[in-house]
Amino acid sequence: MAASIAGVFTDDLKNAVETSKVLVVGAGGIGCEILKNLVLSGFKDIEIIDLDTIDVSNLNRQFLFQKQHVGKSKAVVARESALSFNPDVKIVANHDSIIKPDYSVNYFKQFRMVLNALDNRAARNHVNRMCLAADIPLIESGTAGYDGQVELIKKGMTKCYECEPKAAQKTFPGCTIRNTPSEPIHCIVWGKHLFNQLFGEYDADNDVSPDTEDPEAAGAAGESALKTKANEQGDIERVTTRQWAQQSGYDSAKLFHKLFHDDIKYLLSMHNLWEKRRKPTPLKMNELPDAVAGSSKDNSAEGLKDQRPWSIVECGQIFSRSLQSLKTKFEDLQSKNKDDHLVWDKDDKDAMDFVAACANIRAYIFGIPQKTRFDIKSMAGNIIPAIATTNAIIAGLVVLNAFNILQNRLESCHSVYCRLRPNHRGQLIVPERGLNPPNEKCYVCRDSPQIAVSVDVNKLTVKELEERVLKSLLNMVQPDAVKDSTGDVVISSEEGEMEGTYHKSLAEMGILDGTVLSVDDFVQNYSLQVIINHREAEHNKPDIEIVGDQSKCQPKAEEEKSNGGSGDNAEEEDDLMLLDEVEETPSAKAERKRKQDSAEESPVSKKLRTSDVIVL
Ligand SMILES: Nc1ncnc2c1ncn2[C@@H]1O[C@H](COP(=O)(O)OP(=O)(O)OP(=O)(O)O)[C@@H](O)[C@H]1O
Ligand SMILES: [Zn+2]
Repeated sequence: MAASIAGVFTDDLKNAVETSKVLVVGAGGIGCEILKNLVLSGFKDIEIIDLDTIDVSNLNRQFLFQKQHVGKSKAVVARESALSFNPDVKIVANHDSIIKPDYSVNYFKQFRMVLNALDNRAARNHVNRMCLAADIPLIESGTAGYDGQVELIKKGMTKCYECEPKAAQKTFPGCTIRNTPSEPIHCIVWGKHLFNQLFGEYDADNDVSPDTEDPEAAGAAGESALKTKANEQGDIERVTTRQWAQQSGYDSAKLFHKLFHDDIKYLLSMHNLWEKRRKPTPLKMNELPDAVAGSSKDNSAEGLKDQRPWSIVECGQIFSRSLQSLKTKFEDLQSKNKDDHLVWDKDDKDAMDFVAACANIRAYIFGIPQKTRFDIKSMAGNIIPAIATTNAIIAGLVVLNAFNILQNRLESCHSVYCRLRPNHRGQLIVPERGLNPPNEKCYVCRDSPQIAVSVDVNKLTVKELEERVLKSLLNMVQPDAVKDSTGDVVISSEEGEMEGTYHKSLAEMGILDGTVLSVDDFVQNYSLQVIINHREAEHNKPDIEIVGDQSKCQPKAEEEKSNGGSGDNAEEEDDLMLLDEVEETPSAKAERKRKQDSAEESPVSKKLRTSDVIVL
């Protein structure tokens, strides 16, 4: 071990390495490398935590794992493999989620530092808050393909993980997805929405039927088209897509006809939409073309299966087949628990086939180029392949920064960025000049943090305030909220306590424009004042926005971010990269939560991950 070789470290550093207790959060691509580096450097007291089990796809870069370990706990196997390098180290492995009340501020306080090797924002935000509360240094790291980044987070000294807003998931206007797609990604997003409408978590924002309120369709024209159709066919819009599908017994031909013929004809009746656009062509299932550009009937021998273009007739068959398999799985789930639903997963064959087939059929209708299943999988799953070398470089830099911390040289822990191409100085690995001081308006790390949120108080319910604002947007885990002026409890983390009021609107609870809520998250040791601003909901505008004084905390456009939004004293702008992943979809989040909740009882299976993710 390096520390035991004379002359490698100074005596002080050797001593610190051998006696300091460190926590590694995540035993994936970067975590395995960090653990190996720590053990080989001579650290003797390490704790590692990961909620996941080993997947075969991890083996190409997570070198503490081998084939025989597939299905086993990452943390446990990482520990065993690292011990084989040096059995004389104490390593505690936890197969668990770090976002649990068990890992309290006191738990964090026992460590000299925390090294993050995570793949999602929720967990990163949480560890950030815990390290701020415990006032211990955190080394945050991440990679995305060839890009990588390491930074120190220390209360009062540097920016925290949440000082700069991360770019929000790039979303597309609902009317583009529902009415006027023009790129393959629009059709893929529509396919994923359709999956959720039929089998997944219900989300009113993910509607797939024609949008009659599209301002471009001149509202009234859309509505009058709707009325005509409603009169002709009964009041079709009153039932959800899922109800409609259920009533039709998930009949492939009927569903196909509605989605790819009737709905398209209906879109055509919104004439304004097509004045300057190519009109879509309604399709009938029994008249599908058996060849499309770049594809032919007998191309089965070419290339990898996933990379072979499908003809439209083939898409129709795959649509029917996958629909029936998903229907069976869905009904099976529902027979056990009627509230259960499927979760879209790029690695689930039927779910992926369904989205790929739907996306290509819709693309064909709108004259948009088709994509292979392989391309659709990476676009729908937001994947950037992980690269072992980048992980190794980043993990090396993490441990070098750990040495700086042990020598109390925090000011030397500059952020470092790994780039795909050398900058004009020929650097691939680019350090910043100094530390980035905290954002004094940060709603997480400044003293007495505040944030203003703009919502329609007549529409937003207390439940939505909890789930969508406090938990999803502001990343709390178990928030309690009281009205500042009266001390009335609005949201309680005690189960069942406020159930009767959760469906009420904020206005019904007396939360109006200007109301200040004091919100506490006991799990994160975090308090925040939330100022409610009332704003009437408008079509196609986000119904929740972070506003006002917190302008710096609002998500910036993706282009701005990737040009280097953060890091005031960076060497140069384009050295700064955004390595964060998109927010998870509600369904992926639900799945992660489910995983986290069940991590203790059962080894969890691997699902959609966001580390290797770019903004859609
Ligand atoms: N809340 C959490 N608590 C503990 N570990 C977590 C938590 N969230 C994520 N992780 C772990 O962080 C690790 C991140 O590693 P990595 O980015 O290599 O992801 P991966 O899942 O191993 O690989 P990939 O996403 O590329 O398939 C994963 O092993 C993941 O299980
Ligand atoms: Zn901050």
